[in-house]
Amino acid sequence: MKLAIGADHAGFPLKEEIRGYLERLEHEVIDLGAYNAEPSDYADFAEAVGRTLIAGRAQRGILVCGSGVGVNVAANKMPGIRACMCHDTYSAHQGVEHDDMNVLVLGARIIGPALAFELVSSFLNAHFQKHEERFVRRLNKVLAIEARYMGETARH
Ligand SMILES: O=C[C@H](O)[C@H](O)[C@H](O)COP(=O)(O)O
Repeated sequence: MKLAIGADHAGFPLKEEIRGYLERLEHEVIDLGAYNAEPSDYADFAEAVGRTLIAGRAQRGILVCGSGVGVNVAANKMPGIRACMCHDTYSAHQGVEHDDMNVLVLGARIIGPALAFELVSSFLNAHFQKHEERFVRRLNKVLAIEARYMGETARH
């Protein structure tokens, strides 16, 4: 599978471990940084991964920051991106099967490489169950919300 991966400085060490894991499994990996642990901003990497999926250059993405929250929030601002932080294997595959999640988000300050590899494996081996009418109906409602509120913003 063609995969886009990205992380800020806090996610960098785990992203490196994940890249190695994916390459051992012979996936095609587009590594969008960070390329070192110098302080950086999670939004830049979330956007880079999202842009790569939107352009069709990768089928799925993996994003890592310290908690997972920042990249999760940022990636979901982009149309067509369905990113979710999953630190349990059930959500990592069910999120794809039921919700067509296309970006797996991990928190490098929360989990270690062994669990991360299991989560990535669950995510990559799962497929959206498009023959299930209820999942398609719900996804279409999500896409309709995205289209309805494009360009608007919540006030504090
Ligand atoms: O949600 C945000 C992420 O967890 C960041 O990785 C985190 O805020 C980075 O923290 P710091 O700049 O203190 O290393």
